[in-house]
Amino acid sequence: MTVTGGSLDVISSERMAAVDANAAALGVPRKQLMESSGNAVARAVRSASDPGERVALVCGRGNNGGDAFVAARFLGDRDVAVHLLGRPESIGTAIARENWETLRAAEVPTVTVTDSAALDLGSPDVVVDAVLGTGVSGELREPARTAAERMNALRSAGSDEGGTGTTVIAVDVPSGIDADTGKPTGGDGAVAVEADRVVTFHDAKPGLERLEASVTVADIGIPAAAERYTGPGDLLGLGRSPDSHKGENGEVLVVGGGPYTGAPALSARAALRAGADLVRVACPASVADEVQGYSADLIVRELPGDALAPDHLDRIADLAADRDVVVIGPGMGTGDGSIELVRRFLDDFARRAVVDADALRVVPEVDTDAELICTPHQGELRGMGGETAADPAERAELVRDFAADVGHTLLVKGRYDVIASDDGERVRQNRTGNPGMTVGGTGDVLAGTVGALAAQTDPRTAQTDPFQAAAAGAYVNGLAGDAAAEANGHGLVATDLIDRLPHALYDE
Ligand SMILES: NC(=O)C1=CN([C@@H]2O[C@H](COP(=O)(O)OP(=O)(O)OC[C@H]3O[C@@H](n4cnc5c(N)ncnc54)[C@H](O)[C@@H]3O)[C@@H](O)[C@H]2O)[C@H](O)CC1
Ligand SMILES: [K+]
Repeated sequence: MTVTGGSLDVISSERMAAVDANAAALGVPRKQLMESSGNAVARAVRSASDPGERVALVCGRGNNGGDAFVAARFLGDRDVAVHLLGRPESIGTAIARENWETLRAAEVPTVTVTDSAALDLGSPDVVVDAVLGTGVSGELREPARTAAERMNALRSAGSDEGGTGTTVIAVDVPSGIDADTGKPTGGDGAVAVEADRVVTFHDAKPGLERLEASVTVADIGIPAAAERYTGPGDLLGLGRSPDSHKGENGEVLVVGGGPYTGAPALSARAALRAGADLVRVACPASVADEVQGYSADLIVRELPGDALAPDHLDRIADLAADRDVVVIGPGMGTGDGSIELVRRFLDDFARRAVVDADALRVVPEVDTDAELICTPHQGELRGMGGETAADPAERAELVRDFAADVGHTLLVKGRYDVIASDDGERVRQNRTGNPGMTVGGTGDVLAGTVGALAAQTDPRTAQTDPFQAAAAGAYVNGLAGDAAAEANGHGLVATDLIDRLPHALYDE
């Protein structure tokens, strides 16, 4: 593969969809991106052909086809024919349909193909493959399959006699190829388009590296902020299957309390509102009744005494064994015994945990394979040995480096929260939230929210990504805070956020 143009970064299809949604929220709607995509495709066609030459654009009914409808409009000095695979009424998206209608109104030559046997591409100089992009799933169905075979035949025509055949330019990804893996979506050997060139958008895609085609990465005007900051796209991996059973959407165990009672209750209630099916709180007996009294929705497990202590280790390990995520730290205080308990738990028993408040100082000392999501504010970050800076970009870099040092996901709270992955490869900032959220308890709400999100599986990848859970948690916690501030001004309190979490998560 040779890559030209744009950045050399590579982006997965899930992340691309998220960035797309974030761009729309920043005021760059998808139709505008489609205009840039189509323009970039037209530029590639122009560089591969001369004025007056024949260009066949073979289009599916999704946005990949829509990109080619736009491209056709930019190719007025070529002899274009737009072949639509399917009926115009069945074009799947409004923006593609609008661009199709524009072509019709502008009298650009179009052909609709409802029966694959009727597909006749003629003998064009260039073919644009816009049948399917990232929306493909499984083996190519008719008429897409026949269209792919015809394009491949045109490309190889004449090659026995030394001819070069028709140049095939694929839009975004050759149809029938998985952009993430570079393999046919129908399995090894399944029909897919073989392209000479691929014009892909924004960033390269991991699978394109495996192809022989030359790849052009076109900048389509997605602002850097759509990647730098969290946005509605960060919530696309949330959502539960209609067939799910109790417990399948996450179980959370909150370990905390002793000196304080409100903190573990806030975390636990936030975890419920953020979608966890079952939330338990393990707290010292001295505060158990009070924690339970805050909410009938919680399951409270008492630990003897008035503070977390090493004696509680076996019981907590037992309770944690079946839980997806443990949120440890809220309201536990700084007692030596409590800190020792956290150290032993994280060292030996944790699998996936959100670590907050006084538990954080232990993290740099423990040696664990567990996936930890640490949620310090700036002071707690310094207490862990991390550095901070006033400038947001500089702070983001410092957090990224520190996350790689400790080997855990970090969510550093601040006016702009910074989220960094455990390998330091990914960093994101979050701008939601407001000064009213400096009130006590909002951090406990955040820890519980992140715990619930880290206990859920992304249905698209069947995986849980702690970094993504932290980014989404920061975003929705801030949104809930902004909604609370709208109602209560700077007089908002942490419980105001909790009831607003479901709207922040699911009403976007
Ligand atoms: N930010 C961006 O990256 C932009 C990308 N653009 C282009 O949009 C496509 C993705 O569009 P989408 O509508 O999501 O999907 P497709 O057009 O790829 O396909 C949907 C279409 O295909 C049908 N289908 C699915 N699987 C099969 C199959 N195996 N056989 C036959 N048909 C199938 C499905 O039913 C739908 O009708 C992206 O690649 C870019 O080209 C935007 O234009 C700009 C922003
Ligand atoms: K394509």
